[in-house]
Amino acid sequence: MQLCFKSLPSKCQVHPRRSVASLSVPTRRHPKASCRPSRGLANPVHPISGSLREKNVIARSTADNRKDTEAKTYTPNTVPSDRVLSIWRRVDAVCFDVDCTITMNDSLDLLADFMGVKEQVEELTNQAMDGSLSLERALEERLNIINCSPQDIKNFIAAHPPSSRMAPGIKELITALQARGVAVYLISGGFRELTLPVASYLGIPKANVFANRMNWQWDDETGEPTKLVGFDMSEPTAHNQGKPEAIARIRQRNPYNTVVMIGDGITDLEAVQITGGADLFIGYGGVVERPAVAAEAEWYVYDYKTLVDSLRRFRAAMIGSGAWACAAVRMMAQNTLADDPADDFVDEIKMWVYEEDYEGRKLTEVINETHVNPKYFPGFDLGVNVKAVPSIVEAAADADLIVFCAPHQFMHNICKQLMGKVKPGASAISLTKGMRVRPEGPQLISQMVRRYLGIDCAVLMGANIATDIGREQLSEAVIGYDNFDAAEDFKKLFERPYFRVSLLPDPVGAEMCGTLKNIVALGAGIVDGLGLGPNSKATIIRQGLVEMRSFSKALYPSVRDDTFLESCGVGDLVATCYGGRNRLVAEAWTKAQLSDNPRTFEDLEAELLKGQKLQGVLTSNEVQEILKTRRWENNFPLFTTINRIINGYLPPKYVVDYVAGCKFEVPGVESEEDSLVPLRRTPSARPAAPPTLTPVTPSPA
Ligand SMILES: NC(=O)C1=CN([C@@H]2O[C@H](COP(=O)(O)OP(=O)(O)OC[C@H]3O[C@@H](n4cnc5c(N)ncnc54)[C@H](O)[C@@H]3O)[C@@H](O)[C@H]2O)C=CC1
Ligand SMILES: O=C(CO)COP(=O)(O)O
Repeated sequence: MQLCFKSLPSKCQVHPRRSVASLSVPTRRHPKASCRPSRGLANPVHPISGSLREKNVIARSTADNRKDTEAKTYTPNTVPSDRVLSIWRRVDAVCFDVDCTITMNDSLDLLADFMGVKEQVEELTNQAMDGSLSLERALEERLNIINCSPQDIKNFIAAHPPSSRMAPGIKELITALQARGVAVYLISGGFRELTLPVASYLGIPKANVFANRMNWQWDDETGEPTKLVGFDMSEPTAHNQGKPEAIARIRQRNPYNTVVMIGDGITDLEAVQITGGADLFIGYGGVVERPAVAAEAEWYVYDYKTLVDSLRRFRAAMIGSGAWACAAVRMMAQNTLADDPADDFVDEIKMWVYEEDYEGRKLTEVINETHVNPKYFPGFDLGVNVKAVPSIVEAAADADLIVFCAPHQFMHNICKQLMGKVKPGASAISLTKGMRVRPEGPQLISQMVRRYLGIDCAVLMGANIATDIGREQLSEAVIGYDNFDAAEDFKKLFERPYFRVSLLPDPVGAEMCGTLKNIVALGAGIVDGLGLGPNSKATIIRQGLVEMRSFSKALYPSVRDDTFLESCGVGDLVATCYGGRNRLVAEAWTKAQLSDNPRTFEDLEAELLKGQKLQGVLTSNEVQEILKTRRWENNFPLFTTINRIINGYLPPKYVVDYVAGCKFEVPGVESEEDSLVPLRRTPSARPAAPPTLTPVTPSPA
C-alpha cells in the first residue's frame, strides 16, 4: 500500500482526531486472514496501519467511499470473465503490492510499533490525513520519528521474520508463476530495507523489488551506516501514482506483453487506470477487504488458491469409456493429479460414459463409486479424479483438451451432438481407429472432428493394447499433429514412464496406419484360425504393411514413408496381429467357419468381447468401398481377399493365397457404378453353397 495524502479534495478530508471506529466502513478484515500476534503488538490487527488503510481509501476516492457507505453493499467480481482469465493465463509478469504478501499490515507501521513510537507516528499520520502533509513529507516525518538504526531493522526482522507473516498461499502462487516462466515483482510504498527480506523469502530477485530507499548517515571511521536521515525521493514509489510508474519502468526494461497487478489498495488499482501500467488488476481481499477496491476490480479474490487453480490452463475431458478410453484416461488422471511444477492441468477429468445398466445400477454411478469401469476395463483403478458423466455435452463443454476415444462407428453421432457445444479455443485429439466413407469420399475421424466442431484435432496412434497399458507395461505411441503447441500439451497429458510418446508431423499417415492395421489383424486372426505358423503370419503382416502404405499414399500423397516404421505403423500392426481383439475374433470366426457350427462376427464379438467393439470388419467394408469406387481392388490383393473372406465370398484359406483371391469375381455383387454400397454389411455365416469364383478382368488402378 502506498500512502497518498497530497491534494485532498476538501470534502473528503478526515478529522485528525476521528477514531478508526468512528470512520465509515471502508475496510473489513477478512475472517480467514491469519494474524499472528507478535512482540510489541497488543492487538493482532495493527491499529495504526489499520487506520491508515481506512483513511487512505477515503482520501483517495471520495466517490468510492460515498458509494461504499451509502450503498452499504457491493458485489465483488469473484468470477473472472473470459477476457480476464485469458489475460491471467498468458501473463508474463505479475506485480504484487507487498502488503498482499503478508498477513500483518504495512511493515513501516510494524516497525514504528517495534520502536515504541506507535502513537507519535499515528498522530503524524492523522495530520497527513488532514491533507496538510504530502506523501513525501509524511514518509519523511514518520521516518524521523521512527529514527531506527540499521541494527534496529535487523532486530525488527528477527522479531518478525517474513516466514511468520506470509499471506496464506502466496508462496505457492509465486512458485507456480515462476515455474511457468512468469516474472514476479514486489512493489511497495514502504521501504526497501523492510521489503527485501520478504522478497528473499518468496524467492523474488532484489532487482524485481520497487520500494523507497532509506538514506543513511555513514560513519567515516567504520564505513557503516549509522543514522537514518531520510529517504531517496527518486524512486517512483515515493510519489503519487508510483505503482503505475514502476510498472511503466518494468515494461520499458522488459519485453512483456502482459503485466498483471495484484493488490488491495486504491493505489494498486491505479496500476490499470493509467496508460503504460498493468493490463489487469486483481484485487486481493484475503487480509484486508476494501469495498472501494473490491467494487472496481475486474476480478476480486479472497485466497491465492483461486489464482493458482485458474492458472492451470487445461481442463481435459475423455469422450468414450471403453477399454482403451479407460486405459488412456487412467494415464491422463495420473498426470493431471501429479504435482508437476508448472501444474498445467486441472486435476479432475470428466469422462463421458455411454450410459447403460451394469448389474442393475447405472454404469456411471458404479464408476464414480469404485473408480473402476467393471464392464469395459475391469480390475484397473482409473483414479479418484476421473468423474464419469452420462451427458456428453457436460463432459466436453468446459474442456480445453478433448480426447475422443469411441469406436469409430459412433463418432459421427458424437460429433453431431457436440456441434457448437465445445469451447472455441479447445484442442482435440482422436485415439479412435477407423474412418467414415461418404459418397464424396473417405473422412478420417480427426477430419470429422475438425469439420463438425471447428477445432484442431491431432491423433494419438500406436501399439497400445489397453490391458497391457493398464498393467503399466512399456508402450509407445505417436501424436500426429498439425498444431505443434497442442501436440506438446497432449504429450504432457499422456506421457508416463511406461508410455512413451513422440511427436510426428504426419497426422494423416498416423491415423491411416491405425485404421488400416485392423484389416490386416483380421487376416492374422484368419491365419491363426487356420492353424498356420509364424511364417504365414509374417507374410500377411508384411503384405499388409505394404498395402497400408500404398493405400494411404494413394489417398493422401503427402503421407510420409517413415510413418510406417513408427509405433503407429509397424509397431501397432505387430501388436494387433498378435494380441488384438480383431485377431482374436477373426481366429474364432475362422475356426467356426471350418467347423460344423459357423458363427457370425457379431455373435462372436458379443460373446468374446462382452460389449467391446470390433473395428476391423466395418473398416474392411469401408475401405473396400473406396477400392471398388476407384477400381483399385487388384492393387490391394490382401485387403480385397480379406474382405471377401469375412463376407463369406471366399473360404478362409485364401488369406495366404491373396493374389488369386482378389482375382475372383464375386457373383451378385453390385456393379462398379453402384460401388458405394458395401459388399455385404452383415457378415454371413458360412454361405449355403460354396461361392463360384471366376477371375475378374484386371482393372487399371
Ligand atoms: N482396446 C484397445 O486396446 C484399443 C482400442 N483402440 C481404439 O479405440 C477406439 C475405442 O475403443 P475402446 O475404448 O477399446 O472401446 P471398447 O470397444 O472397449 O468399448 C466400446 C465402447 O463403445 C460404447 N458404446 C456402445 N454403444 C455406443 C453408442 N451407441 N454410442 C456411443 N458409444 C457406444 C461403450 O459404452 C464402450 O465404451 C476404437 O477405435 C479402437 O480401435 C485403440 C488402441 C487400443
Ligand atoms: O489398436 C489396438 C492396439 O493398438 C487394439 O486393436 P484391437 O481392437 O484389435 O484390440
